[in-house]
Amino acid sequence: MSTRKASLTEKQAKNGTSKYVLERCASINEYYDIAFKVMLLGDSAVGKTCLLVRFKDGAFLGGNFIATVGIDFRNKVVDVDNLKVKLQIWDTAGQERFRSVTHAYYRDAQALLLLYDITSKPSFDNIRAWLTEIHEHAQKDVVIMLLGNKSDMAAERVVKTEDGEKLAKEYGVPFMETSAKTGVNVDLAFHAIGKELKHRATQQPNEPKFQIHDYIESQKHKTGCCGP
Ligand SMILES: Nc1nc2c(ncn2[C@@H]2O[C@H](COP(=O)(O)OP(=O)(O)OP(=O)(O)O)[C@@H](O)[C@H]2O)c(=O)[nH]1
Repeated sequence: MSTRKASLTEKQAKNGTSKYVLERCASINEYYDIAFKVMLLGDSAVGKTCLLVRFKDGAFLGGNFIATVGIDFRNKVVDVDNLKVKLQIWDTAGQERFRSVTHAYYRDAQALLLLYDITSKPSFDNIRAWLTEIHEHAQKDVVIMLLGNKSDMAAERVVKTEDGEKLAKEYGVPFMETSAKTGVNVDLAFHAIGKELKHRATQQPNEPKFQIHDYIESQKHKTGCCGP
């Protein structure tokens, strides 16, 4: 068992969602048409593991925080325009001391979800450093999305939505606020990434380019997403 797998299982066991290993084995044989590697990045405790568990299992890892050790992945197949798109999602350790381990995984990732915590100014301020690191280690055409997580914690908010939007605009990346606790925007974030990657991989020359920003905006309005 890898160090990271043990860590994720440990997190889930502690929070009563320990069916992880069985589910993971079952999902290995799940049918798909096309697969992509997606990585979750951001400071320690911003909610990367919780976001992944919410998307994969629809559950929230509340309780004591257990930091991720190293790296591990989980698969989820999503339907995109009648195609089965497998997202292989890598959950990385946010702590500085694991940075050299995670760098090695950047290069073949097709998409990166970069998280900060809306209740932590340092985690937001570090986003520029993360983006510099990404530009050093990731593929030039990698899809990047900025996520302000823990949007349910309105009373503790220290990073305004507009500041997240402004930063994302400056770097030309899509942005949304998510909550791994309530599930707000979690599916939308991964589906938008799946759609963008699928379109990039299968697009015909005469087809209009998929506009991820427009897609996110239209879906947000449809689901009335943006409350906590
Ligand atoms: N209220 C609230 N708490 C959250 C949310 N997401 C994560 N948390 C909590 O924040 C803490 C850190 O979550 P993790 O998912 O373990 O953080 P991480 O980014 O994976 O941290 P590292 O493994 O150290 O990189 C835990 O106590 C979670 O319960 C959220 O959306 N809302």
